[in-house]
Amino acid sequence: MGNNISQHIAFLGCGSMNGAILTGLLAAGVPSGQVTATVRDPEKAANLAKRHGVQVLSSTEETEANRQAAGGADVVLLGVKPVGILDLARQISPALKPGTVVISVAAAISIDMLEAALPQGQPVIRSMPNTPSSLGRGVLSISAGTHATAELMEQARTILSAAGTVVEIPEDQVDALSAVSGSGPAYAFYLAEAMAAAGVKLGLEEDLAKLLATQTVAGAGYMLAEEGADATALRKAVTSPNGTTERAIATFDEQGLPDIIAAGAQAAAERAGAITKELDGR
Ligand SMILES: NC(=O)C1=CN([C@@H]2O[C@H](COP(=O)(O)OP(=O)(O)OC[C@H]3O[C@@H](n4cnc5c(N)ncnc54)[C@H](OP(=O)(O)O)[C@@H]3O)[C@@H](O)[C@H]2O)C=CC1
Ligand SMILES: O=C(O)[C@@H]1CCC=N1
Repeated sequence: MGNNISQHIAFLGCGSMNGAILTGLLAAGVPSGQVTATVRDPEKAANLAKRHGVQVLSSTEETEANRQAAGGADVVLLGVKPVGILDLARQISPALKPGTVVISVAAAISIDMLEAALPQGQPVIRSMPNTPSSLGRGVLSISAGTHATAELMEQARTILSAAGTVVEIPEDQVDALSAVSGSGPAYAFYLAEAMAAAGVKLGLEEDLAKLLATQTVAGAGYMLAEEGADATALRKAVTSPNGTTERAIATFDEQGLPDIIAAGAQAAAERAGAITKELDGR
């Protein structure tokens, strides 16, 4: 699949998120020669290069590495923390080819903010991915900037599809999507942590409790990943009438767990809005 991708892709900033997309793309068959990455720390650059067999440049504001990688790319994925994204966009601006598509995966950085930091007319796409992209199991949104034509959106869809399911959404839905799928893997891991702690409370050894919780959440995830899977139907298949699971779910409902999850997601979306306000105009 990745062999259909002919563009040269630069990953500027290659930590948890861009690193996951890079891993997913390489696993899908994108040739390593078509990929360049940058990080700041030279040791991390060397380790990433060794692990993935791709060119990884160590970059600081004083070096040319980000500009060099961006200038040689057809598609640039900006993957530094939100606070550094606009400086990075400005840093690479002189080196970008006019047709190069700049995709930002940063939370809270709007298309307007990106376009203002980049050369006039540069195609921009805002994406909100998640870390299961490393396994080709991500969910990655795309939202078009002013100069991202339908053809360029299709190109982005093809590339990002190598890392998972791509959904196109209007930009005003990104914070909500991020609160579900962007942050969502952390919620699932948090559930696994809480289940392990519950097992310990019930008297299990910690290592065993962790194993049970981890494998159970992973196994349930695999079931959900099957074609046509439905979370409600799968839950009901575990829940015998008047049995043990029914008692657990009733307790979750009585104690307001769905509301707690909704409140957490709302807090995530609101935090994205607050970060946008903090960083806009910088
Ligand atoms: N983590 C996630 O699950 C998700 C994250 N995102 C977004 O992804 C972005 C990155 O987050 P995340 O991956 O978690 O962060 P990380 O800290 O894991 O990664 C950031 C990376 O950027 C590098 N970096 C920082 N400044 C520069 C620079 N000037 N030039 C080159 N590389 C640089 C860092 O290198 P070094 O380590 O050497 O300093 C590091 O590799 C954020 O904007 C976030 O909103 C979006 C969706 C999900
Ligand atoms: O926590 C964050 O800000 C990023 C965005 C979505 C997931 N991680």
